Amino acid sequence: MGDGNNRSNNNSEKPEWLQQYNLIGKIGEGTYGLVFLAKTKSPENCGKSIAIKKFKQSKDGDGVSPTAIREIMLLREITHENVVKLVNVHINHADMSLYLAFDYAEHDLYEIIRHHRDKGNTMINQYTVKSLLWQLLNGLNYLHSNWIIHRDLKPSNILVMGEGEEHGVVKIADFGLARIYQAPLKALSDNGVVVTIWYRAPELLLGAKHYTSAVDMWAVGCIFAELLTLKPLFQGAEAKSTSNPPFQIDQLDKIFKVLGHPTLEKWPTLASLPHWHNDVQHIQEHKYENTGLHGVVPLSPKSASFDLLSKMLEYDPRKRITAAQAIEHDYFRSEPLPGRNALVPSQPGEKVINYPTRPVDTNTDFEGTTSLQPPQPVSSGNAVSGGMPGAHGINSRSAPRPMSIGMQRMQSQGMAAYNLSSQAGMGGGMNPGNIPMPRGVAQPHQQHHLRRKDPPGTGTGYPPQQKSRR
Ligand SMILES: Nc1ncnc2c1ncn2[C@@H]1O[C@H](COP(=O)(O)OP(=O)(O)OP(=O)(O)O)[C@@H](O)[C@H]1O
Repeated sequence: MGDGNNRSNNNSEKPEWLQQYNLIGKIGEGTYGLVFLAKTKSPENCGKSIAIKKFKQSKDGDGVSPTAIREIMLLREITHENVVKLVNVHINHADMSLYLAFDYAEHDLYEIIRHHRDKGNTMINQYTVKSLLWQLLNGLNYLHSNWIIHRDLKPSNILVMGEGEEHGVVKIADFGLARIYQAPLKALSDNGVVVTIWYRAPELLLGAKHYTSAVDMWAVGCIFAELLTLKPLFQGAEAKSTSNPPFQIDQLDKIFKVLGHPTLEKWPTLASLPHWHNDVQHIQEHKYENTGLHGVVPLSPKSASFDLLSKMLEYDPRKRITAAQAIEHDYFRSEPLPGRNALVPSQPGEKVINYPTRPVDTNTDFEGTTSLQPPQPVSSGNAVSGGMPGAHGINSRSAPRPMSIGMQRMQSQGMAAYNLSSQAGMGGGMNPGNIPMPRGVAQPHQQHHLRRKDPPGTGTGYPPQQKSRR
């Protein structure tokens, strides 16, 4: 990363790095900051969509947070077809805020699953499930081979590319919590929450101080089941106790109800886990009538898919299937074979599913403040929230405020642009090439739907769309 004092070089107050983009609006918010949609202006790439993630200041205000720096260091070195690409890094030295620009992906698994739920629980076709899963495992295999554990895998950070050359390609995103791990294994330390609770591996729930890439495989198992049933597999309520990490009894309860209680025989190191003793008390009070995984997923216990899922949901992390083993599993060698474009119809003549595009809040600027800036038209079919006449918009979420803060303030400060794209190249991904990938190119589709938010209190059992779900 370079110096951050590149000031604007023309009449405009816009910092130099921002001049290469048209900021369209806010598309999301996570634990670490806001995510914006922008379009490139450069003639060779004109109109290309970019997702710009702005990181919040660290709590003590001492500049770019360690979490963000960790993410950059990781992402600079990551190049793989199934991992989201970091295209630029910008630092505003005046307030040390950090902007990461990624290739934009129109969809994510959270929204794809929700779309099917909203359409009367129409199942995701087998080809799509298999292709999404294979590509997710392929990206994960690359990360694990490079000593990176994601640790926060969940449907919302598994992105899927929209129309274009990469249509239907999976991209793993959000490495906010990831860090390079080296043998011997590192302690979890002070991060607190590691994996969103529904996808959290039992060893973490039982207070393991050490973790391995197997935590990601547990999450993949949960996501695989969710793709099949359209419902989170283990939907526990988060405990907020004072112990660190808190004893997530409800989440464990949900797991034990399906998989039965783990035994020392099957998982010998179980007794050394900090919360095991709390758990022993709990078991004395609860009897688990093991319904079995076959009771909750629509798979034959003799099928390859069931075998793979069971191996991902193995209690003992040492026995859990690895990403490298999983991509070689028989499930991926039987029809329908997985493909590169996961969103094409599985059968000739089958309807193309028009998944909704991300809604864009054009009233929110980089400061996260609502402005009076006129909304800009969005050409790629995104649903726009804001006051654009004639747009298929939704009402803005907050009342407009004058522009005295927001973009103006940010633009007057020194900003730096660091194009990392050349540094990021590590010689391409590690697509093993052992899979029959090409499949028909999907027909382009126009999407003008609005993304619905789950109305409060609808009792769908699904978490709300924004931060609390993720
Ligand atoms: N490259 C991208 N292209 C398009 N959308 C993205 C991109 N990266 C993230 N998003 C979307 O932006 C939203 C916020 O993402 P972000 O990674 O900040 O947080 P999160 O994963 O939702 O939550 P948390 O940070 O708490 O784990 C999500 O809907 C995510 O799908």
